[in-house]
Amino acid sequence: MTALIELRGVRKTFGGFTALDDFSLSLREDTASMTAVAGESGSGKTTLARILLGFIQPSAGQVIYRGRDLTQMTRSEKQLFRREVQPVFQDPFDVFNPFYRVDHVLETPLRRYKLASSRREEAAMIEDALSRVGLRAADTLGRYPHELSGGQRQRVMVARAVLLRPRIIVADEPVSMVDASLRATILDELRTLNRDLGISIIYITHDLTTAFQICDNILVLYKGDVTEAGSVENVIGDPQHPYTQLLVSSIPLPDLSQKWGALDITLAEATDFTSRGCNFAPRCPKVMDVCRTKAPPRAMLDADRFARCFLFGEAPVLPAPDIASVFRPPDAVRASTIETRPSPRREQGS
Ligand SMILES: Nc1ncnc2c1ncn2[C@@H]1O[C@H](COP(=O)(O)OP(=O)(O)OP(=O)(O)O)[C@@H](O)[C@H]1O
Repeated sequence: MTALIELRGVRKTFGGFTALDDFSLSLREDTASMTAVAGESGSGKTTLARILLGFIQPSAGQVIYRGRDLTQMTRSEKQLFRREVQPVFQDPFDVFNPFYRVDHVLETPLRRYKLASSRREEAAMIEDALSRVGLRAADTLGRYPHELSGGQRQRVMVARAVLLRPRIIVADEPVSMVDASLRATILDELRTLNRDLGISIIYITHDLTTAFQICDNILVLYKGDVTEAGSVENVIGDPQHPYTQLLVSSIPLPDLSQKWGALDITLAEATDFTSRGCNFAPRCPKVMDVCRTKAPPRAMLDADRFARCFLFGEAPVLPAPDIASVFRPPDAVRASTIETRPSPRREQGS
């Protein structure tokens, strides 16, 4: 397997604080995947996104793109990386210059990377990118950012990313500022881009329901450490790590006849914890003495999932550091969209 991007043993510290630790992940060159990164606030999701995008450098470990370490790249290699790995941020308003029409945000990258040979081709490319995210050029171009809705602005940002023909989009909470009615549509468009244009998507979110609906695989972060990873069916549909169980039990249920929090996770009292032990030990309802003193193993619960926990002492340990070694290849058969995929809480029958 050739990796398109690879994080090897990445750690990021801010002062004495570790935001991401011992993190290894690869995305394949030959398959466009959709991977969710979930976890509560402060778990390290955005730190991971910024490292993937090359915005910040890891304190230890390497980021390798197309076989080249980011820190060793030539100018042209770096330019290719910048074009092929595109961000979509939470609040698109921050990215727009209020004094320019939205055309500017679409034309500038095309010109910077010399992707169009004429103004006519440039216009056609912009029109195509806008239509891929459900916008009509006639309704969008010529307007100022404040004249668009939040959902339209976010779609323009996705169109901008698409224009550059990226291989990877790192979408950090891309719909959290968008009206609920539009969220599903925008996420479905991301999934379509993944399928039709072969773009791998890293979807960073607090929201396990949408992660379940659009992604193939997921990794769950807690205090900078991956607690559980694997296919969304396993990790969200049948969570095994006490932290993932807590997250899944917190998904609000649309059906009022079902009880919220049916998994009955009672948090242990917070206590001091040693950095050598499990990060979740102070909150874990199933904490054991060993959890406070030793780092838990990455226990392989089945072929496509591991949980970093002492509860599964009998299970074999993940043989390689690469988290993606438990990821299920994106399945072309799973052609369902957000509207047709079920809710995760319903699937696990709670
Ligand atoms: N530049 C920085 N300086 C100091 N600490 C930082 C910096 N960036 C992030 N952190 C800390 O690292 C931890 C992880 O932050 P990060 O933004 O990655 O979390 P997150 O999971 O994305 O949270 P949220 O969902 O709230 O955005 C937090 O405790 C945060 O305070």
